Amino acid sequence: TGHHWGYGKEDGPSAWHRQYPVAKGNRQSPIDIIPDEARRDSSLGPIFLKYDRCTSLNISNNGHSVVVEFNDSDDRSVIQGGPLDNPYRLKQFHFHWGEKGCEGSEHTVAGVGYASELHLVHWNAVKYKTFEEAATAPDGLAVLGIFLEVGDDHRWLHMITDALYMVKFKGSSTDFKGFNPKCLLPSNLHYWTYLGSLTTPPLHESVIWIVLKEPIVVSDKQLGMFRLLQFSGEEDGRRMRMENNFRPPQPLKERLVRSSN
Ligand SMILES: CCOC(=O)CCc1ccc(S(N)(=O)=O)cc1
Ligand SMILES: [Zn+2]
Repeated sequence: TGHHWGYGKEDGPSAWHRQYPVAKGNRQSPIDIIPDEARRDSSLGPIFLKYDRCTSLNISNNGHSVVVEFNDSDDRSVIQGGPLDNPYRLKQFHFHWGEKGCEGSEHTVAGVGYASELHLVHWNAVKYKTFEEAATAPDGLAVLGIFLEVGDDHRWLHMITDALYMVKFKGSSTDFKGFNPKCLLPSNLHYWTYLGSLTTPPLHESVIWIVLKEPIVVSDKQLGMFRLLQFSGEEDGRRMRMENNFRPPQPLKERLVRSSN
């Protein structure tokens, strides 16, 4: 129905405010993280990712990114600790990337972007009954952001890139069982955290962001596989390579970024 949002010149991030006025809100994401201006907060404990019993379900192309969904019907896979008052259930993860190695992440660090950014999306099932309800609440979601930088092959990312040919077109989905995203984590979980939003429409200001300081390393060949995906559906006349599906940094406004030790 109607004209949908995208990442092109006409329907991209600079146009989203027309249909989603919150795009100009006071807690929008992503942001440029300036490490020297982040406040070290000794009350910020470590985060815990309890993913050992996670159940991945499928991998799909939603026309904006490639998404792996999980069974979130109970607390089998949660993130907790750090800035979070409750455990948040893992619902899905997805990526944002560019067309060249230099940019593609959503958050930047002192003005420098990475080639890609992985988002692990969790919701507060203690306070809210559904993801949809949590997605509109100020403390409803917790998204763990992990930067990807280009270097050697990532030894486990092939599990995802090998499946991408099955979800080339918008609206395609396929089974994706037995994948544990723990294999995509860097060696240490030091992080920055701040209150923000979804980085795509509906841009709800419902996300507690936890951005890891240490990137993971993937090869340009592996990243190139993501660019074989299409924004467009199989029947759509025009081929639209899926790349540059990232929103640029938004004004920090009155926010504080805190840093774990
Ligand atoms: C209520 C429906 O809302 C949704 O489906 C939002 C899905 C959605 C989840 C996470 C993100 S991100 N890039 O900020 O991690 C964006 C959009
Ligand atoms: Zn995202």
